[in-house]
Amino acid sequence: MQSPRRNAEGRPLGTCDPSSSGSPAHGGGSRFEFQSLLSSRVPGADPTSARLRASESPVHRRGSFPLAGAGSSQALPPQLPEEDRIDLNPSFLGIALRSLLAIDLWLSKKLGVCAGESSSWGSMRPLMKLLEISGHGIPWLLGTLYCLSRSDSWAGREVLMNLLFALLLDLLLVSLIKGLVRRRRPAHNQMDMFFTVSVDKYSFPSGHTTRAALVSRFILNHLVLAIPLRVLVVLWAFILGLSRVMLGRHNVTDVAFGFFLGYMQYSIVDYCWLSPHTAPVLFVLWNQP
Ligand SMILES: CC(C)=CCC/C(C)=C/COP(=O)(O)O
Repeated sequence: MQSPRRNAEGRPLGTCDPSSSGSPAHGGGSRFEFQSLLSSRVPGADPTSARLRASESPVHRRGSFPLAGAGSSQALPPQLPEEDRIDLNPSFLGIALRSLLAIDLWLSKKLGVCAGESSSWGSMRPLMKLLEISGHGIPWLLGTLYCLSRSDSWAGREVLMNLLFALLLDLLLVSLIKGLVRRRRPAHNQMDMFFTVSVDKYSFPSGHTTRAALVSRFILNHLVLAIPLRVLVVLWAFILGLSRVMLGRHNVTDVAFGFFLGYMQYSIVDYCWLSPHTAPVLFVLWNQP
């Protein structure tokens, strides 16, 4: 293992002087880089005044980007290499993401009006849970398998085979992303969902929403439906997504990304469309007595 890099006083970078105000866990060791950025970019700025400005900034006051050592008498170490300074610059993107996250949490809490029986729209909870079942993976998988077993036309079988592929792809991708991102469900959620697997303790992205977007796009492209029914399919997907936030199961961004992912998943399914020509083995196997 590499030994940690040290500052001019021999203290490892990323640790704090006890007199400083930043926490190493929050990047307390970044102060020198930030200060040298200020002093090198603001004309006429000296390190002391740069330190003062940093400690006065609203970012620092909120504590979301602590700049340890502000106001301490600690001597500045020699300038660090360029790449280190760029890494620790409080970027516009970082601040924008933090703000988006704060808005997301605030809005999701506001919209979580069916999160419990005692919530403001608590009486709507049973209806929302019914919608939840309409977008659950189990009924969709079982329903597709049942229809496949009953289908007696090649065209019908082809469409159903692809729907099955789409549902499985969706489960795989959502589990993978949930496992990677590991975002906790909102604190106000009651974990009383019908049949969940281990990754379903995570909320990003909403699996019900990806399925709703995927299935509705699939249906609109492969079933001949009257206009009112087509509108109903789109409404179902939209309300199902909204109901995830109202039930307190998800944050708004989980659902927004869910719509995007489900929409894109359909494009993948369409691109890899299974047919007796492209996947003859599958179709022959399915038709074995
Ligand atoms: C195990 C199977 C076949 C489906 C799980 C369905 C499920 C519980 C998904 C979680 O959805 P949200 O991410 O929208 O809460």
